Amino acid sequence: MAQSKEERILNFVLQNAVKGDPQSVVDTIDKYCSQKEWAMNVGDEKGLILDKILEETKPSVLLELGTYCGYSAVRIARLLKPSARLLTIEFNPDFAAVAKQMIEFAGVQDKVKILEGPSETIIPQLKKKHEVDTLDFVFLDHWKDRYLPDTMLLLEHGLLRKGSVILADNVICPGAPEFIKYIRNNNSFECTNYPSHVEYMKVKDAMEKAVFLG
Ligand SMILES: O=C(NCCO)c1cc(-c2ccc(F)cc2)cc(O)c1O
Ligand SMILES: [Mg+2]
Repeated sequence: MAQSKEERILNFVLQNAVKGDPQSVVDTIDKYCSQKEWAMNVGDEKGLILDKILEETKPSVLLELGTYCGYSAVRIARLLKPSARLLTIEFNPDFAAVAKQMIEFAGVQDKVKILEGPSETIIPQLKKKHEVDTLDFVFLDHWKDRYLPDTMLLLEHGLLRKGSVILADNVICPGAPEFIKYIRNNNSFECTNYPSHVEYMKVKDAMEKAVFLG
């Protein structure tokens, strides 16, 4: 079977990055995807914004929607305190298989758990099946038309608390207009926009931070 792009990215990491060194895994993916094949990792420019918001928030319980190859899971996990935990949901089984190997190679598997399946099924299970009380940090990077319904699900299932941070990728390109319209007009959220560019491109993009006010 011909290799997928995601398998090619993983193999480049396995052959060129330093095992157990998450920064080298992040840098090696960025090198491959900027020089050889574009891929939808959050990338280094938006990644630095993600880093800064994580360092300000210091979260203990995190949820990511859209694991893909595991780039942002590794990027996030490398900054977490030892007791912090990241749950990351991926619908596509082939992506989840690549991400599992990427996360293990980076050595962050003790902090990261991949939950394979549809977010609308897994989010309602987080409290009882995955021992979550509330989430300190949520990174939205999955199907853009799921950002709003999944944010509503998080609220409906009492998964956000005063101060919970939601960070959404791609609010310009590909865009998440319904999510942006809702979150900026909801007085229970304090929103901040972070202009940037699509990963590895000159095309304008942005991230949106929404802090839940309770
Ligand atoms: O679809 C995306 N993610 C969900 C995957 O299940 C996604 C797409 C793009 C993108 C694509 C095509 C283009 F032309 C520009 C941007 C970028 C991203 O960062 C993304 O996260
Ligand atoms: Mg994205």
